[in-house]
Amino acid sequence: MLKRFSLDLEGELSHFFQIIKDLAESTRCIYRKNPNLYDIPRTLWMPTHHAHSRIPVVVFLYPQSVEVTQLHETLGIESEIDLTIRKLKDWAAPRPVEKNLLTMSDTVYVHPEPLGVVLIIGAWNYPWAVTVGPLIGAIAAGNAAVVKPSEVCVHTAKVMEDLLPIYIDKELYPVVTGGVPETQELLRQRFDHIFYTGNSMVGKLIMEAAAKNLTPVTLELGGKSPCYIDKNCDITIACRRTAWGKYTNCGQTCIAPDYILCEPSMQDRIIEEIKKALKEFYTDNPKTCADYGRIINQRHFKRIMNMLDDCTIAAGGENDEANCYIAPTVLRDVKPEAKVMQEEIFGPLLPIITVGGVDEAIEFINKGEKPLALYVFSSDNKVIDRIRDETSSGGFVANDCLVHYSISSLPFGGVGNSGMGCYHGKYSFDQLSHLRGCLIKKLNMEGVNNVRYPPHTPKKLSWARFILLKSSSLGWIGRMAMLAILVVVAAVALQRYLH
Ligand SMILES: NC(=O)c1ccc[n+]([C@@H]2O[C@H](COP(=O)([O-])OP(=O)(O)OC[C@H]3O[C@@H](n4cnc5c(N)ncnc54)[C@H](O)[C@@H]3O)[C@@H](O)[C@H]2O)c1
Ligand SMILES: CC(C)=CCC/C(C)=C/CC/C(C)=C/C=O
Repeated sequence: MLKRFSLDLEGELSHFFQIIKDLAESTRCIYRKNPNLYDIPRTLWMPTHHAHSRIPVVVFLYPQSVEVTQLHETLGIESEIDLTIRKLKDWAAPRPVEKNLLTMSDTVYVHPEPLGVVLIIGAWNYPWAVTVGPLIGAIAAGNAAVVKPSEVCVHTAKVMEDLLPIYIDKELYPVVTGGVPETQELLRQRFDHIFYTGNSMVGKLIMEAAAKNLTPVTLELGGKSPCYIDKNCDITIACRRTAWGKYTNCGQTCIAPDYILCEPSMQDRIIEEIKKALKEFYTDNPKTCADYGRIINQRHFKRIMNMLDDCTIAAGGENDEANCYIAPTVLRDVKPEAKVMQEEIFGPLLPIITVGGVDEAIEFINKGEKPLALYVFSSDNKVIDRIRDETSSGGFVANDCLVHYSISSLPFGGVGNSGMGCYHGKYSFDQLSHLRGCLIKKLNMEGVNNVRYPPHTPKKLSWARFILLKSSSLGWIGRMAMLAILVVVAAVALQRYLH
């Protein structure tokens, strides 16, 4: 607590930077030696020793290539750390604010201060991004933090537990591993903030536990993110971008487009274009393609396969339970009542639902919970603006998918059922700080205060009304002139009072 003033936070963040660089380097080394590692279940991590370094590094063996892992996960963390180190002094500095006439000669500012101890509960799908991502903000804001990686990515959790203490202060940033009972035990403790990433159902339990101590929460949840493809757009490009957004990490991405909405006449064309993109990205056999992933475990494999029961497969559908493999799959003419439309898919199934046009698409979207992301492909700005203005979602992207995640100057977070609070860049710093409003007065100019002291009179009230309500429209010069008048009035009042 209050570490910002006593420790070298930039140094702490630089150590952190080193972990991420070592992780990236170790994937490169290992993958070069074992180019077929993609068939090892995702997120198998093993601590080892880098041959050319005294720093213990880890081998992380994804079922997909090193390039995919770095592009989708570690690059984003590197850029967040780099930005935070560069901007921390500015973010942590007092922020002067506008004053009113009564406080014209005072010092008024926002002073960000640490909250205390933050509990960070991560999810498994991008285990480093959603766990150390918030930790970067927690450290920068001067907090201590307890880090609880997801037990579902069992190997990553182990590596995090082994590695983090080597690089950063283990007293201030301990890692606690374990499953639901351990998380529940943590939730019985009192924290100053809880930062949770995961599904909305557990999000409610987190909020309930936090409420007992009035602990504020950030909930980074999920949901069904719609993707409307308008008839007025380049369908080839729209489908390539949508296919990338959907099948990256096998659809196990919080902001993946969950389903497509389009007019009936476009459905066949969209299916053909997505098939073309899939062939280009993952070859004719995605199962042997190093850039296509696997489902995290068999429980999720079964959950996803179950959704196919009442659907028509237009592409893909091949699967292999033993290897947690589900091919990139497109579903046609999906009914809103179908199983696949009842919950977030979080897997490589892409349902197409036909609607009469943009009005019906908006109506459909608004019937559901507010999603984490909303995508629209159109060459018509009016369509883009209408969908943005007549719906609500955590983030909104026109003519692409996922990329808003990579812009640190945008707040990343949900709304309604997809979460509360936001992070990335300065938003992480602010989210995990208390923005303390400060007013520093001097003990002179007491006469100015007469308008607020008893005995209250109509004249004093009309002065107060003018000072507090009207003076803001005077502009800087006007306000300075008013201040001068007030000082004179106050001096006269004070003279009268003293004699
Ligand atoms: N908004 C985002 O940034 C973001 C990022 C990643 C994932 N997600 C969402 O997360 C979901 C997938 O993650 P998940 O929920 O399967 O992850 P998960 O199963 O790893 O659970 C997340 C965390 O919650 C804890 N947990 C689970 N059950 C609990 C309980 N009953 N009580 C207390 N703690 C409990 C786990 O220990 C874990 O650390 C999807 O909905 C996805 O959209 C959101
Ligand atoms: C490579 C670019 C431009 C963006 C990365 C997009 C991506 C894969 C985002 C995933 C973000 C994330 C941690 C989602 C959580 O589920």
